[in-house]
Amino acid sequence: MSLLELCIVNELSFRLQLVLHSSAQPDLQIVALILVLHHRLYYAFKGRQRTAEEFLYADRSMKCLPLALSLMASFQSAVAIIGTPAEVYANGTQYWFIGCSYILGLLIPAHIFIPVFYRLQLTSVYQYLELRFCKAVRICGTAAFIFQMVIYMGVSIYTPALALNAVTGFHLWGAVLAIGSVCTLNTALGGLKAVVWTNVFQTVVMFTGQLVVIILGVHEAGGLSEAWAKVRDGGRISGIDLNPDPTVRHTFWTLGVGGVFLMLSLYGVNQAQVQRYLSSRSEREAKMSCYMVFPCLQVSLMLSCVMGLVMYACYGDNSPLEQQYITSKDQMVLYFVMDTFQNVPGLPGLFVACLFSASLSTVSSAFNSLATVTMVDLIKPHYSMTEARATLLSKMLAVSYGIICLAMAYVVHLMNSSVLQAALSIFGMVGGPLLGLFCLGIFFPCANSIGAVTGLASGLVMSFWVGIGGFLSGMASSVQVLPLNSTNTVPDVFENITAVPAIVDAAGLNGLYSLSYMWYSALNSFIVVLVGLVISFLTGPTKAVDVSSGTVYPVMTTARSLLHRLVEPSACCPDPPEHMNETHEMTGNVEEDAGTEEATEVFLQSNPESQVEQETDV
Ligand SMILES: O=C(O)CCCC[C@@H]1SC[C@@H]2NC(=O)N[C@@H]21
Ligand code: NA
Repeated sequence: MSLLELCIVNELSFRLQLVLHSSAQPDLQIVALILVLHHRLYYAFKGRQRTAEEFLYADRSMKCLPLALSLMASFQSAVAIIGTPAEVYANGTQYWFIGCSYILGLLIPAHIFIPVFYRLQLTSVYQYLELRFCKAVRICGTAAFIFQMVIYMGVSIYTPALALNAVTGFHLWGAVLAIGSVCTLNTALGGLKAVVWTNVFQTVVMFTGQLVVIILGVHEAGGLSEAWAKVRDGGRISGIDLNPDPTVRHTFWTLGVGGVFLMLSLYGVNQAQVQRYLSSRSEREAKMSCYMVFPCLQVSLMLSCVMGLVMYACYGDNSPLEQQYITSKDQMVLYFVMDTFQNVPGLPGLFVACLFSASLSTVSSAFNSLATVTMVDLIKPHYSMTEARATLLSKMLAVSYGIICLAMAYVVHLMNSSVLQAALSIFGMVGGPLLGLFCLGIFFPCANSIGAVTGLASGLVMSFWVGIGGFLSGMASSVQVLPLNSTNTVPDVFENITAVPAIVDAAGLNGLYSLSYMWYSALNSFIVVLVGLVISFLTGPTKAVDVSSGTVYPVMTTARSLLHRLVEPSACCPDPPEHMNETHEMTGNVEEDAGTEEATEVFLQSNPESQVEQETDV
């Protein structure tokens, strides 16, 4: 962080501190400060956006470290910073096992999705669907992505605003408007490069804010050993739970295995992340950025879980929720910071800046990816226009998405469920079917367009059936009667859902509805692949030669060459072709002796440009 940024943050947190404790309405002053912070920064990196290519892909010149921080920031919003500590405070450290899913959740994107997407030189990840299937599949995929990201942004805009409103009297919709407008302007004017570099700064603020609160919190709890004793005796250190029951909300299986599918839907096929991979200088840089996300994610997971433990060490079981100072556990973290550190100058302000930074980086990434896919997948293929008009149009799109997201924030307000579970459920309900669609295309060459569309449709139907059914029956069983004096009463729309359990039991659906939300991604992507394959075989599977080159990953060939290397390590064969010798793979009459050399030969013939890369790789 440069000196300029440091003084901005100090300025911001000092003023926030003043404002937060002055009797005057803090609303607009904080908003102004956040705006100032982001606009100073964003101008620092903006430069003139000459072309849509530069606006959307930073001229494909990004290095792996800033990209890694930006990749992590995309899906680390205030939801993780507020929701994860609340989860750990209430249920212990079982959620921490989601960190195990980051291993495969990043290795598979680095070695399967990135090579396929990077070598196709895609403009948007949904262009892959048109190359592999047809335009209709591309449009369905784009629509599903837009739907998913708009709802997710509603959650990540609403979360910090809700917490601020509950604890500092900050006007709820004033904060929502502030976050929405800062992101809209940031993205509409700056493009990917500005978003990536502000993401880097926001991530530093995010980590700093959490670390400071943790260190002071441990001190407040009476030191490290005292704090450890309290959380251990309070049963918040949960061991590994190997219970195979898929309806148990958090076990090693739902988090460590179910989480892999969640990660693949985000870091493998989500446009926001793929756009960053595609903006890398080379495929190698893109892979490196994917690898470097791993430690960043582990650090942020550790910080938010430890913060939950520190909160428990300070409050024990009589939490502000029991004492009815707050109305939902998602307000606990900010209450903890304001209540425990109100005398520490600048800390509440810094933590508020940390929350806002976390959300701004997520929402600006999401805006940028939404503007990209709308331009590239929905508008450009149908209307030709000049660069200037295209860049102007993508800026207008970012503004219109901002307005839609504010409306979504209101919908989230009505849902009144845990923000972390809401965000992860959305990823599972829509991200899962999209993951299934891409897996159908990449791993199953016989899949055809009809299979892809019906597969996606059935995956979405299944996910909304289970997701909403689970939400409603869950609400029926656990609709808590909020304290009478609470501000947000349960909207009357939920009053009459007590009938749901009776219907659910009659239909014997209880098992399905009580499936852990962490399995949504795995279940839905599996349904898409299964239905996609069945329909493809019923309507005539795609022939090998008809699959356009570079859109299939040769699982068998790669597996065989890896096995070959394991069996005979002496044969120092070059890297197995990461993909694309689909003619071998596809016709099924692969000569058994097609060792790695020949497969590499075939690969290079069909991909001369990668020859350079192979040499540099070696
Ligand atoms: O913070 C958010 O906005 C969403 C909650 C976390 C999203 C998932 S959880 C697994 C993976 N790790 C992250 O840091 N984000 C994603
Ligand atoms: Na973020």
